[in-house]
Amino acid sequence: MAKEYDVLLRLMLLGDSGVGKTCLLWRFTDNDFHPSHISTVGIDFKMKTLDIDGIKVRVQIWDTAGQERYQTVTKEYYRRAQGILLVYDVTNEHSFQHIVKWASDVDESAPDQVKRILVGNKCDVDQRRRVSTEQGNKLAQSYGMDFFETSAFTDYNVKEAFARLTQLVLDGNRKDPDGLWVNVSSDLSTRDLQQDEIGQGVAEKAEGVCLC
Ligand SMILES: Nc1nc2c(ncn2[C@@H]2O[C@H](COP(=O)(O)OP(=O)(O)OP(=O)(O)O)[C@@H](O)[C@H]2O)c(=O)[nH]1
Repeated sequence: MAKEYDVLLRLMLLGDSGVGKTCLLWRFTDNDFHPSHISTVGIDFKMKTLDIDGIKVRVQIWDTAGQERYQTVTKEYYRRAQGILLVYDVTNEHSFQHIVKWASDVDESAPDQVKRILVGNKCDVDQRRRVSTEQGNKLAQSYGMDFFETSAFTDYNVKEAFARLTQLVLDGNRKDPDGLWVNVSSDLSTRDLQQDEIGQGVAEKAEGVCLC
């Protein structure tokens, strides 16, 4: 059977409830946008294959619930992540301040080699913006992270953010062959992979309140 991809990487979306993690994921994988807020329960994932420098990279992207009550469950998955998008909402100052807490959780529970980027989502909503681009840049710099402002609604910078994080993970593992690089045999299908992950407990979605 033809090899479908060369490597498999695991990325994870973290951030407060409602910042747009699921929307970013849907925009990236399905080029779709959902205006209603359907709160993630626990953890969910989607897959996408990227071509980076001629390498077919299958990215498995874990979408975590932002709600506090699921954090014991979602923290269990941090240690398996190779790249993390820390997401806040530019119209919600609290979600920005809370990045410090998410970053500290990552330090505590994710592997030391994990790559992180900072994402300020909903930059299409100009009139309700509460966090400036400069504030985002400054915070990212203080953590030594790359920074992207995105809009899942208008599809601004979404692919760029995911591609950059994937590139960082690839680069990190080129320098460190004993790192988290996951080679995938040609006969491991996505379905096998999904079944494997579902067996470990993938959550459902629950109807929530529309925040738009
Ligand atoms: N204007 C605008 N709205 C957005 C954007 N991204 C998400 N939203 C809206 O924000 C709300 C929450 O989005 P979700 O993707 O469900 O948020 P989440 O971070 O996954 O939330 P939890 O699953 O509860 O952690 C929804 O009503 C989305 O339509 C964006 O880029 N621009």
